[in-house]
Amino acid sequence: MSEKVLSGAGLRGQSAGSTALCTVGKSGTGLTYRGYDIHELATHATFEEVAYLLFHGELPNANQLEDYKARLRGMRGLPNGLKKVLEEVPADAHPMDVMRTGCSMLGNLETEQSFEQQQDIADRLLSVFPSILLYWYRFSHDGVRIDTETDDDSIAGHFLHLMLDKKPSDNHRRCMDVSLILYAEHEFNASTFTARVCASTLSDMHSCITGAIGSLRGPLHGGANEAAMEMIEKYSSPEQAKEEVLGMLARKDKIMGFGHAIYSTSDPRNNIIKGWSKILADEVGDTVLYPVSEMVEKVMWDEKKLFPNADFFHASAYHFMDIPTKLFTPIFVCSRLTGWASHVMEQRANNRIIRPSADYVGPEPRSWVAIDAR
Ligand SMILES: CC(=O)SCCNC(=O)CCNC(=O)[C@H](O)C(C)(C)COP(=O)(O)OP(=O)(O)OC[C@H]1O[C@@H](n2cnc3c(N)ncnc32)[C@H](O)[C@@H]1OP(=O)(O)O
Ligand SMILES: O=C([O-])CC(=O)C(=O)O
Repeated sequence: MSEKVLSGAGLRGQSAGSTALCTVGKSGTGLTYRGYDIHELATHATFEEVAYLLFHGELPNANQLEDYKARLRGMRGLPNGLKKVLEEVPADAHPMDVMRTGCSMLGNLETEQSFEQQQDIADRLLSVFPSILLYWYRFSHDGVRIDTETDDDSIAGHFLHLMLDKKPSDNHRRCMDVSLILYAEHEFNASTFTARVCASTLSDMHSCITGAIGSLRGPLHGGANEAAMEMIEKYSSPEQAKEEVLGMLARKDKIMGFGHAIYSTSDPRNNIIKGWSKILADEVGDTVLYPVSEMVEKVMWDEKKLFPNADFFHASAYHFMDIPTKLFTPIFVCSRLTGWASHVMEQRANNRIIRPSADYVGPEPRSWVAIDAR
């Protein structure tokens, strides 16, 4: 196999357009949404406030927030045509494929006819994504047809309520709210860039979001939180975790949930979700998963100077809330929809089709060879 050429690969370090939505690593490690630091948002905001901020550019006042939340609550129902499709999807399907199919099917039933509908479509997707996922999940796993039109005040509470069939504790609801805030937006990451490329052809919102879901699914992007969980749950002690991770590094395996394309010393979302993971670990009396996670963090830093990204401590935090591992990345979808849709709208507002060039590395021009002479 030829040597991998990295410099400039993956468009790293090149600007591919402008955005007013978010800065990533601008001051080395920082993350801001429309100028607000992620730590302030994770401390003071709700996910609905963040969604409003991303979509409209400013934080809502109290009345605007109440109206927005009421609007979102009113759009949690699923059309019958979509329920039928979800009931056909097998229980062993990957839930990211369910999200992709659900979004695409909704595009057939509630097609975007004009860009004037784009905000309504974005709000509808924000409201209905947890319903799509959990209607399928509960039907295929528990054999029940759930009513997705709950009166839960927040998307976080609605999600956990549908999943566990009971209202969540305040700590769980707030942890989920913070998680949705942390995952909401991240500039020109792979899935968002997918959405923008699709938008640049003047395609419809559902196509842009469906494509983005496909990009988020991979383990180098959103799928890393599930992959991290599958790794840490194998270890019964920090000592075992250390030995296994050292072995993986020696074999040049990737350790999922570590490293980042833009941040070089830390991911600002990590400390926030790590703090929540610790709170939940103490609450459930965990003596294994959190210490194992901390040991993996230490080994990765000592050996490779690699740090946990947003995904790593999400794994244990979600696990402590009894969220099945295969639902981890779909939760990311329910959140990142806000960033994706905001980028689609931003792209449309100042559009030129995205069509870069390639450096040709193939054969020189040559003559056609007839089939019997090959
Ligand atoms: C929410 C999110 O999407 S965050 C990202 C989630 N993805 C993951 O956690 C998957 C694991 N991480 C990775 O694969 C990478 O770090 C990525 C995809 C996030 C970034 O990729 P890149 O920008 O290409 O990484 P970068 O250039 O910093 O890599 C430098 C070196 O560190 C190594 N490296 C980077 N991350 C890891 C890792 N998690 N485990 C082991 N080695 C790693 C690379 O192999 C590379 O080594 P090499 O030069 O010997 O080939
Ligand atoms: O920015 C990236 O490349 C990946 C990431 O952390 C995200 O999308 O949240």
